[in-house]
Amino acid sequence: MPDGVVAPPRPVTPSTILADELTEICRQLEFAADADPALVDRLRRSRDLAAGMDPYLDVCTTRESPALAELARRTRSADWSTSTAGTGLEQEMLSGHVEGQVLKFLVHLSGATRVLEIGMFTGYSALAMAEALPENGEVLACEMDPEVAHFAQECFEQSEVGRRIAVAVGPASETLERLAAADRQFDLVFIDADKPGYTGYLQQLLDSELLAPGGVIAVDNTLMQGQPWLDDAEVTANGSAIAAFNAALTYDDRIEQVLIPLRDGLTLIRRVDR
Ligand SMILES: C[S@@+](CC[C@H](N)C(=O)[O-])C[C@H]1O[C@@H](n2cnc3c(N)ncnc32)[C@H](O)[C@@H]1O
Repeated sequence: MPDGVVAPPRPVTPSTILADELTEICRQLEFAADADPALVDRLRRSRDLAAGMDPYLDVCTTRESPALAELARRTRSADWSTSTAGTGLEQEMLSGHVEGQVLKFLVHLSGATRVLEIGMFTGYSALAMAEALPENGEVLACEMDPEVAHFAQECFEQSEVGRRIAVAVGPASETLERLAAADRQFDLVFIDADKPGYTGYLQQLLDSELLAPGGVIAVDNTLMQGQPWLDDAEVTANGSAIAAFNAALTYDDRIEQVLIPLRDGLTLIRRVDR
């Protein structure tokens, strides 16, 4: 990739991976002399069905604010491969337009004033949720990596509602322990950090008073690129962590949950035992 040219995001959701696969199969079939033209046509239609969905969701969803657009632009322009920030950071981590609008909607619907985010990255979802809060509302965003936290804070400073976001730098499990000890409570919690940590974060929330009565927990990447249900997929540590997390939810009588196939999967959880 020449200097200054930013690579487009990789496909990291089941629908974009499917669209990518179908595009490649169609491309190969176009060179196959003996391919059945009717079958190629059906494949093209399947490709268009898969590839067209996300752009259509984008145009049908309320536009993001200029501050969110600028934060997304800065995130895409940064070269994460040479960043001295924590290893494994990449532009694909950013939740983005449609999921950001869903999170804003959740804040409005739930009437939340106290939001906890576990895994902030460059701050797209934190800023989206802050935009939906009332003037006295707050997002407390946990982020392990000090450099990416600094990047996010610079973006928050340039936005109108950035003052509603407080950042806690360090391992989220330790931050949660401190918050629980300080009797803090949250109406909405968004979990989007290290996938092997998900089960622990949920237990910390359910074993403490951190989740306010009637509170909602939203959990990102619960489809994990299809790994939990694809037998032949190369299952990564994240894939098995999400498969175990999803399975554990179905046995937990304290909660009710629904997995929404938005991007890489968004699970909504509420307590039913209190
Ligand atoms: C998927 S990104 C978050 C994306 C963000 N919510 C958004 O929508 O743009 C995950 C973030 O979690 C952070 N993270 C990973 N492990 C963590 C931990 N143990 N405690 C706190 N943050 C962690 C990573 O540094 C990364 O920035």
